[in-house]
Amino acid sequence: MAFEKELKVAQLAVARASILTKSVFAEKAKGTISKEDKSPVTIGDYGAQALIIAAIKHNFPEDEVVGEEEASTLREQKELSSKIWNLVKDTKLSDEDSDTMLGGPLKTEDDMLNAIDAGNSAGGAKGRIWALDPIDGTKGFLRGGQYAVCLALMVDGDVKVGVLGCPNLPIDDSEPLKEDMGAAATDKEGYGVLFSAVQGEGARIQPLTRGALSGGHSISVKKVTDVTQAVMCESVEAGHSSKGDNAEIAQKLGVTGKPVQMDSQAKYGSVARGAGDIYLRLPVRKDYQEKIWDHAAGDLIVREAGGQVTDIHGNRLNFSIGRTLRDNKGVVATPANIHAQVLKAVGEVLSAKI
Ligand SMILES: Nc1ncnc2c1ncn2[C@@H]1O[C@H](COP(=O)(O)OS(=O)(=O)O)[C@@H](OP(=O)(O)O)[C@H]1O
Ligand SMILES: [Mg+2]
Ligand SMILES: [Mg+2]
Ligand SMILES: [Mg+2]
Repeated sequence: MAFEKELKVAQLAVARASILTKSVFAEKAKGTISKEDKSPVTIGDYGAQALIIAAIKHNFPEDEVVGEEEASTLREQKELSSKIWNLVKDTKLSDEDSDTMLGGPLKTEDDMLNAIDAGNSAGGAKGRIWALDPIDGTKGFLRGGQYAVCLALMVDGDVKVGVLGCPNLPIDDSEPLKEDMGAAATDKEGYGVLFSAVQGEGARIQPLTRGALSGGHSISVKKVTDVTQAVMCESVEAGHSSKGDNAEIAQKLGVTGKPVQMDSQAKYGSVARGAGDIYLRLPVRKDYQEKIWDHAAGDLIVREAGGQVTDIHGNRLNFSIGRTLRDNKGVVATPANIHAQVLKAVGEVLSAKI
């Protein structure tokens, strides 16, 4: 199997970081601050980024990482930094061999800050680069909804390995999607999954446990025979995807059900396992460039599960040009057999607006 060690390290690193995010999710005080672009970041985002980058650097010291967060604010705000350090130093997998594979605990607070800052790669088309979103859907995380810990390995700009930890999704693939699964789900028996894919080798799912990872089964998108019965997934945040356009496209396709709103790449995971069918992310602002860490793992997992993922113009997402997807606008992720039909409806609705 290709990328065997990379997959194992990514799965264990995401599982370990998810333990930290779950402990923050359960607390009222999440150490939230506002970034320059006004979006929120919490001690969970910083802690998860530190743990994952430390694990990558321990195993693959030459690899680069494009990570969402950076530590400059923490170097100024000592109190916040020490709160994160208290979480990071004590977070470990219960399976000792697995924890050792990740390099064991981080040694000092300074190591933690340096690990966070090692996510500063510019990305690009050459070499081995990981894309990391330590908490995708931070607003969902704060609201008590869905969120995901997302990690992908790109080689020469092409995604080879993708892993998504979704602590608040049900283990049962056939459980119908609901919007309010979040707060009640964390650490509840039957919740928490880890999606993974390796290019050319399909997509899999397994329970997200506290220790060694084992078991799991392969997943595939649902073959939709009647598009009017498709389940659509969309963002919760109106600022991230146009709900008005989504509704018009649904109407054009004759989709009868209401879209399920959920935060984060849990939407990609849900399409990949056939719990949802259509994920549309429709641009709200002309100037917004999607970030590679918001899509790299989900894109591979859906495609390996038999889905097709493009932008609203039908182009594949291009992860090889830096930290953003500046060549693409929006996302259309569906089972392969209905992609052309959905894309046509997207085109008709959006072109009428220009
Ligand atoms: N204007 C705009 N357009 C599109 N996307 C944006 C925009 N602003 C932010 N973001 C990114 O959205 C990420 C959250 O993804 P989702 O939309 O799937 O979740 S949500 O339902 O909106 O919370 C979120 O990721 P996180 O910051 O990791 O939560 C952002 O990177
Ligand atoms: Mg994100
Ligand atoms: Mg994030
Ligand atoms: Mg963010």
